[in-house]
Amino acid sequence: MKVTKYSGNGNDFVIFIAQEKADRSELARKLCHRQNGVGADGMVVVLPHHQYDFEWEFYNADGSVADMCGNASRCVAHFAHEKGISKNGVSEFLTGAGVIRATINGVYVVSDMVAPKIINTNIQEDGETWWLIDSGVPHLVVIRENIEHFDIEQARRLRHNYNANVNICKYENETLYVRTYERGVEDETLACGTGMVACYIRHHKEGMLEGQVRVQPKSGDELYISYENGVYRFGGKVTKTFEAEVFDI
Ligand SMILES: N[C@H](CCC[C@H](N)C(=O)O)C(=O)O
Repeated sequence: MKVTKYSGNGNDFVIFIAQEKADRSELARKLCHRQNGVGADGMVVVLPHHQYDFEWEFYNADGSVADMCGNASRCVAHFAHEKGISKNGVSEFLTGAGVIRATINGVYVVSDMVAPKIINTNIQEDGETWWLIDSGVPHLVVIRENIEHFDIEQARRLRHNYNANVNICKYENETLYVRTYERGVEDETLACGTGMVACYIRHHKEGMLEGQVRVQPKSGDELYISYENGVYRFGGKVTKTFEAEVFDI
């Protein structure tokens, strides 16, 4: 089978086209395996759809299904545009969280995110106040003065207790710095789009920022998030790293 590898600022994905929906959890585990497979944080399957350019299946590296993935939405929008599945610089596709509209301008892709749900703004854990925000998938968010150290054991515990991704973040010098422990990868990733958006939303709701903001994930790449006319937009460069024929896996 032919697969295409993309990186969304360090959050990486294996993408391929299929004709039928299926349970591809085992395939995702194999393809995403860093030694025995292609290696990725997630897998995206592009399927035909009668109304939208396509529909997707998204799997985390551990084979679990997730409704949405911000970085994968930007990568798959570029993939679909390159393959002629979508046209005119726009990809509109169906995800588990709803319809995503992404605009492609060279390698810079901007996804219009689904309307978020703020589930809880007063979760007390280890003396800190966390928010639980669903920005397509659930995210715990805490704001800290210093995010140099990321307590992965604490993140893992919270991930399991709340079945959510876990984010620490700070807004400094007009840049939102975000680190994310990702559900389904079960470790910190170099970038997490819905996590960055969830961190933007908490800062925005608390009046700590507004408009278009530069966001920097663990990878150090530069992305931008804005809130315009009731829509959170998430943009950044995508990288098509290679296409390959997968034989035995
Ligand atoms: N691991 C997430 C899905 C991928 C989210 C992330 N890669 C992004 O860019 O939004 C979850 O299971 O909720």
